[in-house]
Amino acid sequence: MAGTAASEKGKGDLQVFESEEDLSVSLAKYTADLSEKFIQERGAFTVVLSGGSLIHSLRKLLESPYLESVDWTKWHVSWVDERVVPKNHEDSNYKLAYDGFISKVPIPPGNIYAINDALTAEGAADDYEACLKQLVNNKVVDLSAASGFPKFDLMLLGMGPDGHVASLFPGHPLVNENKRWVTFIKDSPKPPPERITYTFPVINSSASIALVICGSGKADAVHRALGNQENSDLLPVQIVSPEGKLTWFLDKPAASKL
Ligand SMILES: O=C(O)[C@H](O)[C@@H](O)[C@H](O)[C@H](O)COP(=O)(O)O
Repeated sequence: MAGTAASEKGKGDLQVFESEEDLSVSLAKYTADLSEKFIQERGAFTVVLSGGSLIHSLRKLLESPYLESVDWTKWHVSWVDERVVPKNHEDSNYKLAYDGFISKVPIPPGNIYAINDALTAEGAADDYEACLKQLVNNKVVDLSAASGFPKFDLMLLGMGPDGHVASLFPGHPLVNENKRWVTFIKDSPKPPPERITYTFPVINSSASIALVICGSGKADAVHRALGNQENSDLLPVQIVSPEGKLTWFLDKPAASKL
């Protein structure tokens, strides 16, 4: 089970699990509880997914009691980042989430916001931002009074071994983007190279963020983010600092250098 501790220096709540299996059990309860809270408060639940291993870690939500108890019809799902490939391509984050999660729950198809895969990276980012503006205008997605950027109810973020989140990579100028809601990258160090991504002002306006990180390959970046040494070059994961609540879900190997 989890060793739970509030981490120092306002870095959020840190939860370390014996295994990825235990982590996925807790992540399901956390997500279902937030779903209930936000649907009660605002009649909708706006969820942002990343790609990668996160989707597998959401599997317990597909089981009892959550499969029946979650009001899936109120979910609105978008992606924090997406690869600019056709939706049926093996590299598509939409395909990964659709095959492993979305196709197994009754979220209305109109509430799933995939990118327009007929466009260039630049065009797809503009189009996704326009879609997000419409969701804000329709009051499906809140607008943060503090930042003026969209405020999602929950972002479920993974982290790469280099400390990247979304498609915001260490040392890349996109990390500093502070005007756009959605932007694009054509030289991603992690393949495929062309992607779109929410920007940090959007990520950091969220009401809640779960950083879901498993495996020893992530231990160095976790140590750099949560350890005590000062470092002037912040990894993207260290820039994650939501208006609301940040919760780290780590398995033991990912937390092994703390
Ligand atoms: O498109 C992507 O690559 C993902 O959206 C990305 O942001 C992911 O969350 C991290 O790279 C971690 O991926 P893993 O959990 O598979 O390491």
